[in-house]
Amino acid sequence: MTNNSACRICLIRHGETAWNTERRLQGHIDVPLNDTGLAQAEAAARRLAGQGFAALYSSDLQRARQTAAAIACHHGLGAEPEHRLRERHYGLFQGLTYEEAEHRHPELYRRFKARDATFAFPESGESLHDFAARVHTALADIARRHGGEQVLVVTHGGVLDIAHRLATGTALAAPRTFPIPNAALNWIEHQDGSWRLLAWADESHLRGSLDELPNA
Ligand SMILES: O=C(O)[C@@H](CO)OP(=O)(O)O
Repeated sequence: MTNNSACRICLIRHGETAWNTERRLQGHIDVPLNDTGLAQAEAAARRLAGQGFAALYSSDLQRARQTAAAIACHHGLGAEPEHRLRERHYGLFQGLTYEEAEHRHPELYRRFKARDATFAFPESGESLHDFAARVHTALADIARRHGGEQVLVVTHGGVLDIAHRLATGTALAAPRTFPIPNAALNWIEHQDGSWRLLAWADESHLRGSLDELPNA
């Protein structure tokens, strides 16, 4: 049965990691939060206290799970792991800094930065097209399951980039014009088959966050 009531989703990028500070691409590499990231997760949890959430979904990568665990314990919720909320698989770019990636693989880097939707990173990487499709499906499934409710999703910068474009009708290839700070709050809503943006990059509970892809 279809539920036409609105589903409101609060999306949160995980807290900071050491690799975020080094501008080193993680993708599916399982890097934990650093001390700043753990404090950001706690700050987000305190900020959200008093909000009623029906469920909490998290990417199954450690940096998201640690962030979700901090929030979950303030809300009496279990965090449900959802592998479709993982970061994009960056193939052979994983483990490199942006500068190393550009220097070692200039043509691949150019296609990456140009947001070429069909370009998949060598070594099992995903194309932007396939990555967006999995994120769209994951969000649509959550919205279908939670009509009339609000839910929390803890995920990654790349997933937030796709969610913002989905909610604003912005093309995948368009340059990014919005920030994606660690542990900021971002709200989107689904109703009657459409998405809309309610609020973005609220980091009033944080200080000095790093943006995703600082030079994008
Ligand atoms: O994978 C990464 O290193 C970055 C890049 O977008 O994403 P996040 O830190 O949000 O996982």
